[in-house]
Amino acid sequence: MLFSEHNLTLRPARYGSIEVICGSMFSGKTEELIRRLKRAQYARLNVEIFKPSVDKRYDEKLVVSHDSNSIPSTPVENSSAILLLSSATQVVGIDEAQFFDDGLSEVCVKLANNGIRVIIAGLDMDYKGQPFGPIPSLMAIAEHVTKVHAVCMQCGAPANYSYRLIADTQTVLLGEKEAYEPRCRQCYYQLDRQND
Ligand SMILES: Nc1ncnc2c1ncn2[C@@H]1O[C@H](COP(=O)(O)OP(=O)(O)O)[C@@H](O)[C@H]1O
Ligand SMILES: Cc1cn([C@H]2C[C@H](O)[C@@H](COP(=O)(O)O)O2)c(=O)[nH]c1=O
Ligand SMILES: [Zn+2]
Repeated sequence: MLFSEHNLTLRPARYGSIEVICGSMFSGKTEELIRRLKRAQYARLNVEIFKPSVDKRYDEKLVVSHDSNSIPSTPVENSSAILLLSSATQVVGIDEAQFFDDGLSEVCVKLANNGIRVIIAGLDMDYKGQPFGPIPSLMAIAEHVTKVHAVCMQCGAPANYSYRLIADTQTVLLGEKEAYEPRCRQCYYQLDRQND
């Protein structure tokens, strides 16, 4: 079945589910997460939003998109804290999930099995084009996976890679446009364009 929030509202409330929103940097993951969470708040559902405390780029306690949309959140050190803080919740949102430990999948399964709608946003690939943290496992166990795309900064095509502009080989390197640009496959791998 295609993803539709309409189908979610048709479910009996005792069933939870896992949704993953993934893609490159600047692809609109956070905007889509905020959109789904605000709609849940309009429906008067009890919503809790978490992000890893390591991500302090825009604001310590807000989830903020590159377009300055925001929603209050709770920064947490690890995935087990999400379980502890979600007991009275109907919808759980998690941003920057690539930075969480591998226990995040088990936490999300427990939440969903307890009837909670879990919505996760995160990078599916790191700057090397490799699967990033717990996101690939979460994609495997999720009911719904939405892959969003940025615009390639080199050619304007849909972009699914995050190209690192600075010479630093650590996997985790917080940053914005000074450090990364979204690119399509051709531009990321600098493939030959002569057959275009
Ligand atoms: N190259 C780009 N492609 C698409 N959006 C971009 C680009 N550069 C900046 N943006 C901005 O980023 C916003 C998406 O931000 P956000 O939801 O925070 O993305 P993500 O969480 O995937 O990094 C877009 O609405 C747009 O305003
Ligand atoms: C590709 C890549 C990214 N990061 C960092 C850079 C940003 O701080 C976040 C991603 O933020 P966004 O909301 O998806 O734009 O992750 C990193 O640490 N390592 C990487 O390889
Ligand atoms: Zn391109």
